[in-house]
Amino acid sequence: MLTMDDIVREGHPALRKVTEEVPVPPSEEDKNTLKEMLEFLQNSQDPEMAEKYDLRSGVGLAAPQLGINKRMFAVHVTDEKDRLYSYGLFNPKITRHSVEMTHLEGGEGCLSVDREVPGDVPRYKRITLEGTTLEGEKVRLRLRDLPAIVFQHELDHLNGVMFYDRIEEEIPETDKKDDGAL
Ligand SMILES: O=C(O)C[C@@H](Cc1ccccc1)[C@H](O)SCc1ccccc1
Ligand code: NI
Repeated sequence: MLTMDDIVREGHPALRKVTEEVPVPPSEEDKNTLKEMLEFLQNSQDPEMAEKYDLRSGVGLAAPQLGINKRMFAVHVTDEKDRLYSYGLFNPKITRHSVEMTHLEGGEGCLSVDREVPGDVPRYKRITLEGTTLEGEKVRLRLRDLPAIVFQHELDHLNGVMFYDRIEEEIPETDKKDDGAL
């Protein structure tokens, strides 16, 4: 099983690479790796497993965070209506997105970043994302709010982008308007 020791930290070159498409149908090796990534997320959200193996809770994990230069990530997140989005995806891409933006209240974190980085990370509020599942099926997902934020965070990892790259400069107090926070 994967643990925090398998996750590379900021400064590792793998986190700044634009990753390579995965040949589909995916190989057994790639499927097993992606299954392990999904299992890591499930374990990290299980209090007993997280304590036993010292796992940081995660809702997403991308291959570059394991030093693997492949376009694949896992997401295991529940939305505000308690709907579970649990996917291992190969070659994901955003095909449509809203003009409307959102951000995670309190900012974002990253399993590859061992420090707090304050600031709003602007994300599309709604996205349509396509990819290939662990079962080798093409899938089109329409996502909004937290699940959409998570998928965008993971897709950024496949393009060598870290969440703090997107944090905008502070707006002077007098110019602030309602910021549409989630
Ligand atoms: O490092 C990663 O990619 C996993 C991140 C993904 C993530 C962070 C912030 C916003 C969206 C996605 C970890 O899941 S950080 C821990 C976490 C847990 C619950 C909600 C948000 C972040
Ligand atoms: Ni991250």
